[in-house]
Amino acid sequence: MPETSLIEAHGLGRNYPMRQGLLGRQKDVWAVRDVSLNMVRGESVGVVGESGCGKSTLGRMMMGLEDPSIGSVRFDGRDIAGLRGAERRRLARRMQMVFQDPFGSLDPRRSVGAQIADGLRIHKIVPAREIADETTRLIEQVGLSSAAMTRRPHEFSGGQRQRIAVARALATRPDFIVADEPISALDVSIQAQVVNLLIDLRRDLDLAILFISHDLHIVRHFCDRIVVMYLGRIVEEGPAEQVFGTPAHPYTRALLAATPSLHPRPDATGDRILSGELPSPSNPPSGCAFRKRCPIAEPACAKAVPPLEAVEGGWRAACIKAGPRPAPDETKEKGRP
Ligand SMILES: Nc1ncnc2c1ncn2[C@@H]1O[C@H](COP(=O)(O)OP(=O)(O)OP(=O)(O)O)[C@@H](O)[C@H]1O
Repeated sequence: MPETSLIEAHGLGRNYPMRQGLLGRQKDVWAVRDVSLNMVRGESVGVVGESGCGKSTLGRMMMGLEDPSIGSVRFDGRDIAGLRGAERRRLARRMQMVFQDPFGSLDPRRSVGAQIADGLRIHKIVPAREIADETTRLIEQVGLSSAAMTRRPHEFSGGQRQRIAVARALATRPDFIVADEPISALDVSIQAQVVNLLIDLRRDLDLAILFISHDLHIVRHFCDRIVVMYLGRIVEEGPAEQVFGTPAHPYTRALLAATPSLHPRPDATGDRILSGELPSPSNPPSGCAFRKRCPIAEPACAKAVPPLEAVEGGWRAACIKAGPRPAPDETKEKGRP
């Protein structure tokens, strides 16, 4: 029997009013459009795509930090939009966010221990007499020593601060974490350490993690499932092996072609690195929003937005020409007399 979803986003859209030029008309611009996405406990889903494609907006809506303009998010079967008061607080305990800049999310004037203890106290996770011990346990769980408790955030390196932010998120014993570019502000040498910490925590605590990142290597290393976004919409979604191994959408192939060490054989498959600018979300092309940069576009692509359709099992792509591309060697084999 399929596992029940922990979190289900259905038909999510978010628009913002934007003025066209200095004196222009105000127009609604869709940052996210028609996104449906389910996650089960313990699952890690990576969201990738160029800057401005709606990754963070999607993450904030999944967390309930931003209301969708359309669509809904259900957590454990309940629509999060309708929750208020104590119910809302109970939900907030179970969902936590880790941001790109741990310095920005930590209070520079308060000790690390006090900031981690906040969540324990507010949500009454442990009795008051156990807060100090539980704070120590959390600090140690993220690989820091208990001596960190009394120090303030500026006394730590970037990687250590991100560990502190993770400890603070874990304090409320969440089931779901949105990690929005959690390592992109860190030195390359310590990025892997923080990702490995998240991998261990996910396994040990059965956490569902929505991992938003520009870094395809890290996403491949970390995530079970990948969501590729382009101009607010999901263009491909599926298990990491399939999306990275035989990408079905030309945009995914172009993203991978820009990361040669992840792309099987870019020259042989004829995939090109992305050319042209990302269109403005205020004026997207008709039909498929990717068509003006797409090497295989045809006139039909201008007619309608392609639906996200199954390529195989739980793997979906939004392209009228989608399909897993055979490995180049296989093509040669088949072409032989
Ligand atoms: N509060 C807001 N008001 C107006 N426009 C917004 C707001 N938040 C996001 N947008 C717009 O929505 C679109 C998506 O933004 P979002 O930050 O979700 O993208 P992103 O993929 O996370 O980008 P990045 O990788 O640069 O963080 C962008 O065009 C952005 O300008």
